[in-house]
Parts: sequence; C-alpha cells; structure tokens
Amino acid sequence: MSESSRPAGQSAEAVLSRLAEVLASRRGGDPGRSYVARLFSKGNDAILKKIGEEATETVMAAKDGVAERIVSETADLWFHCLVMLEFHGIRPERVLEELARREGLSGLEEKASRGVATGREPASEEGKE
Ligand SMILES: N=c1c2ncn([C@@H]3O[C@H](COP(=O)(O)OP(=O)(O)OP(=O)(O)O)[C@@H](O)[C@H]3O)c2ncn1[C@@H]1O[C@H](COP(=O)(O)O)[C@@H](O)[C@H]1O
Repeated sequence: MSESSRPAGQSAEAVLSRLAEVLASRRGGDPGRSYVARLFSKGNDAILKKIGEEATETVMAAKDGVAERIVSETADLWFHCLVMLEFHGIRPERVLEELARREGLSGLEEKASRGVATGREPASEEGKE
C-alpha cells in the first residue's frame, strides 16, 4: 500500500507513534501478560540480543529474496528497535526527524564532511565502509 492510498490514521508516523504509546504503557507491566513488559523486565542486554537475532533473520530472508519473509522479518527488527528506543526513553519521532534532516544529503558528502576521503580508499582501509 503506498503512502497516498493508506487510510487516514495509517500514515507511517501515526503507526509508529501509536505503537510507541503502547510500548510506553507496558513499562512496569505484567511480564506474564505482555511480551513487551517481559522484555523490559529482562533489560537492555535481552532487548539488544533480540535485535541481533532479528537482524540476522532479516539478512537471511533478504538472501533468500522472498518478499513476504523480508517484510515480516524487517517488521520484527523494527519492532524490537522500537522497544529498545522506548527502553532508553527515546521517541521514534526523533529517529524520523533525524532521517528527515538527512534528506537530500548524500552519504558520500556526509562522509567527506567528517574528513573521510570519498572514492576508493587506500588498500589498508578496504572493507571499513
Ligand atoms: N508488533 C509487535 C510484535 N512483533 C513481533 N512481536 C513478538 O516478538 C517475538 C519475536 O520473537 P521470535 O520470532 O524470535 O519468537 P520467539 O522465539 O517466540 O521469541 P523469544 O522467546 O526468543 O523471545 C514474538 O513473540 C512476536 O509475537 C511483537 N509483539 C508485540 N508487538 C506489538 O506490541 C504490542 C504490545 O505487545 P504485548 O506487550 O505483548 O501486549 C502489540 O499489540 C503489537 O502491536
């Protein structure tokens, strides 16, 4: 579904905001009734472990190239990143703002502004992208 054909209230930002509200409401919740409350009770390392697992599953899905699996695994990855953001008291809107700030800024230009040469790196720098 393209952004323009999505029903009102289903914009990407609205979906992320609503989910963030639900995640925030799970703080201190019953780990027996809520997956998110369970993750929060386990703490930062457990959340990061899930992100690592979901990232790996996303990579494997993308290697296989089956669209439905790629979407499903990416949703799992994004969801666990949102749990991590909430754990650290960061709203997803801040990430969207950061992406918006970067709009139109070439990754190569940004890299150059950090003082890193663009183009081919010296042999010793290869693979450090
Ligand atoms: N979007 C999600 C969502 N996506 C994935 N998951 C869960 O994330 C887990 C992914 O783990 P795996 O696939 O690795 O499966 P698993 O082996 O069961 O997981 P582990 O035992 O290893 O943790 C599964 O339990 C999924 O159900 C989610 N759980 C919750 N949400 C959203 O969060 C809201 C709050 O959820 P609760 O806190 O559970 O009410 C829900 O209403 C949803 O909107």
